[in-house]
Amino acid sequence: MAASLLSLSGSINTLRTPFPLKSEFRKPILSLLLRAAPVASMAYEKELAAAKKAASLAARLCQKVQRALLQSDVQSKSDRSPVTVADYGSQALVSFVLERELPSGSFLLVAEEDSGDLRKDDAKETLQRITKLVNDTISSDGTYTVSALSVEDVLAAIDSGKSEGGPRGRHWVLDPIDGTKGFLRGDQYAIALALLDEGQVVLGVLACPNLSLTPISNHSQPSAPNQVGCLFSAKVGAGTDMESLDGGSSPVKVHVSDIEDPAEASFFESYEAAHSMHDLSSSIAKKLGVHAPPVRIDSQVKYGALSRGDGAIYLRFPHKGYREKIWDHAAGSIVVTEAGGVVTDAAGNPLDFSRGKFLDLDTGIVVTNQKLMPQLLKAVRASLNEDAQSASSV
Ligand SMILES: Nc1ncnc2c1ncn2[C@@H]1O[C@H](COP(=O)(O)O)[C@@H](OP(=O)(O)O)[C@H]1O
Ligand SMILES: [Mg+2]
Ligand SMILES: [Mg+2]
Ligand SMILES: [Mg+2]
Repeated sequence: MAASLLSLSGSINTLRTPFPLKSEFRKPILSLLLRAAPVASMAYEKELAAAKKAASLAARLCQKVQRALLQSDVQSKSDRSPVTVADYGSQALVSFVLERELPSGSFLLVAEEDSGDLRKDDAKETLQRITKLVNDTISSDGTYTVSALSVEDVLAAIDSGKSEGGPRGRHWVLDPIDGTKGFLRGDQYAIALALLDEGQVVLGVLACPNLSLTPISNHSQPSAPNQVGCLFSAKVGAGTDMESLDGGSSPVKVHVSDIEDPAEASFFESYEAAHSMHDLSSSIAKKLGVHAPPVRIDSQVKYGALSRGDGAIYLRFPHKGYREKIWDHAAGSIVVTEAGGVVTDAAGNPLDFSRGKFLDLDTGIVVTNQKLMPQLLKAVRASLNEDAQSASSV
């Protein structure tokens, strides 16, 4: 009940309600609702365990494909086929695991991929490769005693992801590989899975196979191979955990950076300049007084890294006309908010995941801790105004 009324993280001033609340009533009403938090924190436990298992297995499949891609001297890195295989394989596996772990109730999934292209005649070989990968990964896990999935089973599993989302009921939200470009380069990518309940994100999992367990301060910093692979998980009202993806470490609670002085902050942005305007981020960072150069990373790994305080700010300003999808932010946003951070659009509004596949945003996405957010939003507004003025004077 409480979980569906509001996101139980952060301070009372930043809590979101689906109804307008006059400021004088805000504190007493939200305090009452927060007393229901223990109930909320017991909810979704089974779902979270299933999501962690699904994302971990999918990560195993993706790692295998990425290793083969990087070792192969035949396949050029610009060949998109390995990505396709890993994307579909990951989506099929996540849907397979969720349906088996949570057999009761209807299963709705909003996911990035669909099986349209795979059903074409020229995709037969690719489909067989995907089916083999999925079956190999299921049998390597050893917990499911099922006969091998057929190509039809795999197509059906991929197509479970045909829900459109929205404000009613429960919908899983999946990006089977977020950061496709990073995946191809051998860099960062994530398997991002979240659950929406009545339009609110109530849990999220980020499997980050190439992220080191130790903090990153710079994208290019190498880390020892045995320290790589993180799993972030967050549940409404219960905080954010991080553990190693191979299960070799126990979960630890993580928290966003508590930096208050922007001069000490560092900021994340997309590696790909086509995904976010780097010039605009630089101008915002300069206005804020940030000294450190941007840390450019692919995918929702940025949210994961921010949730454990590796950097203090994430700025995302897509070029005009781009519409953000919910699977690119649902898991990442709860991982950050449950770790004490704040995620808003450029106007300071919380992200609304209840409107279907797309996020309706004012201009961009900004993420930071609660102390830095007011200054950050001021700098964002100033830079956007300057940008608009210089565009109109051309
Ligand atoms: N022109 C664009 N502007 C903003 N985001 C874009 C984009 N083109 C693709 N993306 C999204 O950016 C995601 C990667 O985010 P990041 O820039 O943080 O690495 C992609 O996810 P996929 O890789 O799952 O397709 C894709 O959805
Ligand atoms: Mg994505
Ligand atoms: Mg993707
Ligand atoms: Mg994509």
